[in-house]
Amino acid sequence: MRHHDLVVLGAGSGNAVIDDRFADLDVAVVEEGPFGGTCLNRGCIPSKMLAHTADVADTVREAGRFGVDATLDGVRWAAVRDRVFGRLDQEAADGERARRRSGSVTVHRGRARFTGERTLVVEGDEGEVRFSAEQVVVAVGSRPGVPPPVRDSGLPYETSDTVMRLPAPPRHLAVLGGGYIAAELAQVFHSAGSRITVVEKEQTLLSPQDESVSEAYTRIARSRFDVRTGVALSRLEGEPGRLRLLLDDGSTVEADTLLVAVGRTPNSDTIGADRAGIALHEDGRVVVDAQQRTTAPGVFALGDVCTAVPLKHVANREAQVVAHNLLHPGDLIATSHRAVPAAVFTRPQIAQVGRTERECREEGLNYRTATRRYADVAYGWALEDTTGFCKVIADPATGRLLGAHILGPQASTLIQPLVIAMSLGIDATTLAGTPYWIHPALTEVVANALLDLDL
Ligand SMILES: Cc1cc2nc3c(=O)[nH]c(=O)nc-3n(C[C@H](O)[C@H](O)[C@H](O)COP(=O)(O)OP(=O)(O)OC[C@H]3O[C@@H](n4cnc5c(N)ncnc54)[C@H](O)[C@@H]3O)c2cc1C
Ligand SMILES: NC(=O)c1ccc[n+]([C@@H]2O[C@H](COP(=O)([O-])OP(=O)(O)OC[C@H]3O[C@@H](n4cnc5c(N)ncnc54)[C@H](O)[C@@H]3O)[C@@H](O)[C@H]2O)c1
Repeated sequence: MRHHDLVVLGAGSGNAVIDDRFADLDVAVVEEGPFGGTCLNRGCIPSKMLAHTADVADTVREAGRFGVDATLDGVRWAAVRDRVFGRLDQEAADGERARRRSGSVTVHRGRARFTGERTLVVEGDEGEVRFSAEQVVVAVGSRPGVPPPVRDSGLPYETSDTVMRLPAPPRHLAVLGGGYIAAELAQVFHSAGSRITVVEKEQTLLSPQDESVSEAYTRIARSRFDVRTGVALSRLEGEPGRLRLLLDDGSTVEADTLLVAVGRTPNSDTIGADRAGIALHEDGRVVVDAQQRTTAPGVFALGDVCTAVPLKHVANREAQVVAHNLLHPGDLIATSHRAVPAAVFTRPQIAQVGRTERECREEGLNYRTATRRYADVAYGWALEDTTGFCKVIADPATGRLLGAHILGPQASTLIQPLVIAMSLGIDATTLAGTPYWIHPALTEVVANALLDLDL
């Protein structure tokens, strides 16, 4: 049985662990799907390429508000899809080819499973390959969760893995779940011409967001989609192409396509974790310490399979920490999950960092908030914006930011100065008053919200 110095399971963020510093080691990577994992093939990147395309179409539709006469002749979905995935499929193939050509890394294709402590079997194209390793990195990610009424129905459904590659937009798309994926992909298909119904069990969409954002977004969504909140799916009936969702308030939704977007499940249940001595949390995440070590000696984990914050920039950061710790066993570093920002690339964008006001209340913190509307600053006038705002929350004793929440165009970019301030411990008054803020850029909405804190 071959013994490697290092084996990485999963060529999503796991692939980023292996760089030139490992060139003298005997390294193997195991991947059952395309290189690049969820982000490149069925997650962040295609959804953002589609979200931008939707923005282009919606900008034309709304041009009349600016006195610009334009009509949208149509969205050529098949062409859009082929542009997006033509590029991404090529990237994935190039990524695998580069790994194989590097000469220093063995690529095993197939599904890996532990057979014991740091011993593994891969079942794939080459049959069964068994090997052991000095060190292992578990980076096998997560998959879409599918609730029993859908799974047990035997009827077809889509997830984020499949829906972006459909040959045509559905006539009527029902989306189960009103979180990140619903907000982004409902907008994409709405823009491409689909009717949308969103079914969410909580009272608002994007309910973990600050209440101000969650409520504002739910209002915006209701103006475009049929939004059913506070209801669960009891049964899925009908036939392929004519689905009927029976909800627990007695109402029904008829749709030709169902997108299931109710959260994700870590892939830890597929790798024989118990045989390896890898402990799991109740929700299936691999238990890791701050240095990304699992409970099995010599085995690290990173990304969606273990993290409490399943985002790509977090997986990337964890991969950097793991790479360092593999190479410097006497000088381990820890991952910080402080001030992790997140953005929802819907229309308009939403971005957040730190605590919500509800969390401040629940923690009994002393806090002050200030909110500025896009409509209060000159660039907001240029955008004719009516819904955007920036809300900041700060500790009046220290002046430090506790959280920030933005809903509006460019929110994913506007949040960054606030992330920097929170990460580096810059207080709100210093941030508002020391650097110049370009006039009349949209960043003025951030600067003005900070000044309004009046600390
Ligand atoms: C639709 C969508 C949009 C998203 N958008 C964003 C965004 O805009 N910003 C953001 O930060 N995050 C976003 N995310 C989340 C982000 O994609 C994930 O947090 C990130 O990709 C996780 O990386 P990972 O390496 O942990 O897992 P993955 O990228 O899933 O990699 C795991 C790899 O392991 C392989 N694998 C699994 N089991 C085995 C096995 N037993 N043997 C061998 N190989 C195996 C899989 O095939 C996969 O390639 C999005 C997710 C989705 C679904
Ligand atoms: N822009 C981004 O960063 C981005 C985009 C997409 C996905 N993601 C990642 O992917 C993950 C998965 O996205 P998601 O949208 O599937 O999950 P999510 O956790 O964002 O939202 C799931 C929603 O489904 C609801 N729900 C759960 N069970 C339900 C049921 N049976 N019936 C009706 N509603 C139900 C939940 O209350 C929640 O609002 C996200 O948590 C995030 O980590 C990130």
